[in-house]
Amino acid sequence: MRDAYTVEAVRKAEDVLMARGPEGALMQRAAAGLAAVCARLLPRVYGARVVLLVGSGDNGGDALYAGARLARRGAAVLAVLAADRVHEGGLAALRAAGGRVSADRADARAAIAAADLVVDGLLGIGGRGGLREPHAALAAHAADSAALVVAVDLPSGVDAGTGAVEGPAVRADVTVTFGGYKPGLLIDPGAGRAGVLELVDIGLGPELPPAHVRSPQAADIAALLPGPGAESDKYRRGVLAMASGSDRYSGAAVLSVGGALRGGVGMLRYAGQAGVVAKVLDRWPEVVATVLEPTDPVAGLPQRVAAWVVGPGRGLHPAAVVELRTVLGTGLPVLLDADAITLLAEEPDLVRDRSAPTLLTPHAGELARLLPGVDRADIEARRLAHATRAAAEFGCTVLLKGSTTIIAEPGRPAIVNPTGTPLLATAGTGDVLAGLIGAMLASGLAPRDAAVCGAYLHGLAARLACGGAPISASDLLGAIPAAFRALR
Ligand SMILES: NC(=O)C1=CN([C@@H]2O[C@H](COP(=O)(O)OP(=O)(O)OC[C@H]3O[C@@H](n4cnc5c(N)ncnc54)[C@H](O)[C@@H]3O)[C@@H](O)[C@H]2O)[C@@H](O)CC1
Ligand SMILES: Nc1ncnc2c1ncn2[C@@H]1O[C@H](COP(=O)(O)OP(=O)(O)O)[C@@H](O)[C@H]1O
Ligand SMILES: [K+]
Repeated sequence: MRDAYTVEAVRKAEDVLMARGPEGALMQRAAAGLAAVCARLLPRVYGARVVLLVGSGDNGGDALYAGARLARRGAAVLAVLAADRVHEGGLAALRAAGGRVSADRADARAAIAAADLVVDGLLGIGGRGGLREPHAALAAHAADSAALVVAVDLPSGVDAGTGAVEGPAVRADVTVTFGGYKPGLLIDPGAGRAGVLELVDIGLGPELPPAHVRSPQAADIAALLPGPGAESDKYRRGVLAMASGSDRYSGAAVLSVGGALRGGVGMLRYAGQAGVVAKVLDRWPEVVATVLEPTDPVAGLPQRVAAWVVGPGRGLHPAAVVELRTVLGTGLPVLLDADAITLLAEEPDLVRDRSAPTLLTPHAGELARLLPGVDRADIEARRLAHATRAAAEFGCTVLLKGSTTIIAEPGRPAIVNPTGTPLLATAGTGDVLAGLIGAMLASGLAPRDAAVCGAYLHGLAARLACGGAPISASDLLGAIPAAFRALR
């Protein structure tokens, strides 16, 4: 797991350690770790051209002390000062090691253009809002340069707590972060600015509270995933019921059913209109299907199942409303996606009053329907806050899709999925996800774990499907087995 902490938690832990140890010790640990990563990234430290972008706070101090270490190993280090006052000890250390200092704009621009490495020490966890001048101009020069950009603690201009980017911000190739990850390094748009993450241990661990946000790695998923054992049979592996697709949107049924089958469901019981049942059986003959009567849409719904998936391509007609109420009236785990979420916005108490496990999987537009007064752009800019709020308001698990999928549940740290990729931004991939998570729910995983495993495999499958080339939702289905294999 990658564990991320709020800025307040990091500062509190730092205060405890600083009160205990010699002055400046933490910054020295941070600077030593930062310099070591920089040295590793450079083909040769001796003679390398290094430019430090130095802001007024301790983030600039880290950069200066690290720069001094590189200068002592023979790098040509120039500190570009973005403020009148910068960390005095760091500045003295850099000068003593033979580093140069400049506050001249033209000088800075030329040096950044010619640099091998730019170290972004403009702002760390003390940054607020987008970069002001001259910080913004320096960030723009770094973006224009061919130099490798290493951010100190986090890319300047990214909000450490949320990943929000309100204006200009540094785009780093590598971010060297201290003591613990920050949520803004794991959540877009901030995550997209951070590049590869390197964590430097400065001894905060014992003083940190439980994580605010967690990001699972391959081993965490492998440990959670259910697998068939010698005792398994199709019922014990989990029977999933699906109410997805319609005669109009039959593809949603075919894709969501496919996601569940590839996800390892023991048996899949599908119910729908006659035309869509025929298409599902044509593609997936292993499905046990029921044709629902238009006059009584709930009479034929599957019984004796372990979990339900409702919604993808199902429609918003009155029969879909009756069906949704019926499924939510059971005591079974239920995943609601797409049209079911739109319907839920009209009758939110269907979930609020429910005590059985419930998982909502909205994209930003669907979540906006559930949270009156919030629009899609707000949600995309502050994904963590909105997913967390929705989970609290509905008293259930919420998986917010899109760039950085977030899984929130009341009283638990939020989870961010690390495998997502914009390759997934194509029609039908959400249907596959609903099925994949449904299979995990039917196997007995709790909604949060089911969502975490499903989202991880989904992103991994997208990356593996066509070797990074564009994919269709059908390609994604085909790559799910490879994603499972990659975790073994
Ligand atoms: N506290 C500690 O013990 C440690 C702190 N460390 C470093 O210290 C950093 C935090 O240092 P600080 O609290 O001094 O804060 P920062 O260095 O992050 O920056 C705060 C300064 O930037 C200015 N500023 C804020 N937003 C701005 C914006 N949008 N545009 C331009 N200027 C802006 C503020 O006026 C303030 O002076 C961490 O990120 C980390 O790099 C590390 O050395 C490890 C130990
Ligand atoms: N920019 C993006 N980066 C990463 N993943 C994305 C991006 N855009 C969409 N996705 C993912 O693609 C899937 C799309 O789901 P959804 O919006 O429900 O589409 P559909 O209804 O067409 O299936 C989700 O898993 C979502 O997280
Ligand atoms: K920084």
